[in-house]
Amino acid sequence: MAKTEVIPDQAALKRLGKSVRERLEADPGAYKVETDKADMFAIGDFLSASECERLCVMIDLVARPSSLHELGYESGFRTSYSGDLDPTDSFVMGISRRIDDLLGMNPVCGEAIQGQRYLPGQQFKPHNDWFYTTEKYWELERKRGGQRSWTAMAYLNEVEEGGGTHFTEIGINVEPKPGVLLVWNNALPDGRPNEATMHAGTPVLKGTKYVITKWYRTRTWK
Ligand SMILES: O=C(O)CCC(=O)C(=O)O
Ligand SMILES: [Fe+2]
Repeated sequence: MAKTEVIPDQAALKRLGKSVRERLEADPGAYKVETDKADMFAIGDFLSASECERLCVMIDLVARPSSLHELGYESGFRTSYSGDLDPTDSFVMGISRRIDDLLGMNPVCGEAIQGQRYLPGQQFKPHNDWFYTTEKYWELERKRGGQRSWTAMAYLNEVEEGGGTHFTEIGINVEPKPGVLLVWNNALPDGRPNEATMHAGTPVLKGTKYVITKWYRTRTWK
C-alpha cells in the first residue's frame, strides 16, 4: 500500500478554510473572486482614506529591506522594504481586530501586521505564503504557530503605474486600489497547501506602493 503523506496541520487548515469561506460567502460586503482554483475575496472600502494615510506614515517609520527565509535581500527576490507595525499601538490593534472579526479568526492565530513599501523597480517575485515544511525554517515555524492558513492584504494608496498582485496560476492581476482588502486561503478545501495561490507583487513602474499584510497560522502565533 502506498504510504500516506503527512501534511502538517492539515486538519486545522481544512477546518479554517471552511469556516472563513462560509463566513465570507455570507458577508454581503465581501466580493467572491471568480475562480475555481482558490478561495479569494475582495472587500472594497475596508479602510478609510485617513486610515490608509496613517498606515503609510507608520510604514515609512518601520520599513527596512525585506527579509525572506531562504534568500537575502541581495537576491532581488523581494526588493520592497517592510516591517511589523507595533502590535501594542491602539490604532494598529483596532485594524487588526477588524480583520480578525471579518474572517472570524481567533486573534491568537494572527501574526503581527506587516507593512510593506515598494519604490519604482521594487517587487516581490512569485511565491506562496505557506511554508515549505521540508525546509529547515519549518522547524522554527512549526513551533511558532504552524502553517499559514489565510492571508489578508490591504492596499493603502494609488500607485501611478505597476505594482499589482499577480496570481500567476489563477491568471489574475489585482490592481492596487486604496482601502481594498484582498483575502485568500493558502490551502485547498482538503487542507493541503494550494499551489495555485502562487502570487507576485509586480514591479512598481511609477510612484510608490504601500500595503499591509496579515497572515493567520493554524495555532497560536508566537
Ligand atoms: O505586494 C503585493 O501585492 C504582494 C505582497 C505579498 O505577496 C506578501 O506580502 O506576501
Ligand atoms: Fe505573498
